[in-house]
Amino acid sequence: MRVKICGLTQMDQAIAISTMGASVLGFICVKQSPRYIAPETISTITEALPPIDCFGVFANAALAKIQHTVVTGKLSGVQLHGQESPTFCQEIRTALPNVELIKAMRIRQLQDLSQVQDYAPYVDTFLLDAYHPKQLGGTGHTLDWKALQTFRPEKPWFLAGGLRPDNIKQALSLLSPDGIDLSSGVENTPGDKNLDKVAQLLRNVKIATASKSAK
Ligand SMILES: O=C(O)c1ccccc1N[C@@H]1O[C@H](COP(=O)(O)O)[C@@H](O)[C@H]1O
Repeated sequence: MRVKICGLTQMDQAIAISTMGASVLGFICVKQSPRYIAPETISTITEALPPIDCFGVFANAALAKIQHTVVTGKLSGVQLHGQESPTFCQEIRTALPNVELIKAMRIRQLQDLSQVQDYAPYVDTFLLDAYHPKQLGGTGHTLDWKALQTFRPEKPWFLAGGLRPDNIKQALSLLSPDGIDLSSGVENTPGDKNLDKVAQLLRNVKIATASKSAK
């Protein structure tokens, strides 16, 4: 189970979270977000980290901007969180062949899940987040976990959207994603992570996965 902690803006917190047991860190490259971080600042953080996957999160950004941020920020992955088309994903795949590509799908209704098959040939991983009419992400809104129980994509997938230390056990009792992704559920204010909440989250993930494998 991969655990992605997203929306980092502070180096000391990024270092602490990467040594606590998270497997992926996310940096928000969307200027409208209160968690936005510039490519040069990402670079000062990623250079100081122990080996860990580091993703840039983009929404409807141009290919050149994504390429520049990946190279400058020394990122291992790209998360596309907007309305990027399958063709655009194919272009990213060609331009950045060694970078893991996550396509986030913001799910408004169950039928939205059928889109994943159009993206599957071009992406490595899917991420499901809750739809919000005014915010692209980091909303704190949860998905209907029960309704996702039949979701079986042909690529690995992350569950996101409103996950917190106190609801992660319930989410993982209903679903078996390959990874989970949290932002607002483990922070004090946008971009300021709460390390006690991250520790509690990681403990609860261990408990949830151990109880599943015992069944
Ligand atoms: O966090 C943001 O500000 C953000 C902005 C634009 C696109 C995506 C963003 N974050 C993503 O939102 C989800 C879930 O967040 P939360 O746990 O519900 O707060 C996560 O995938 C982030 O990568």
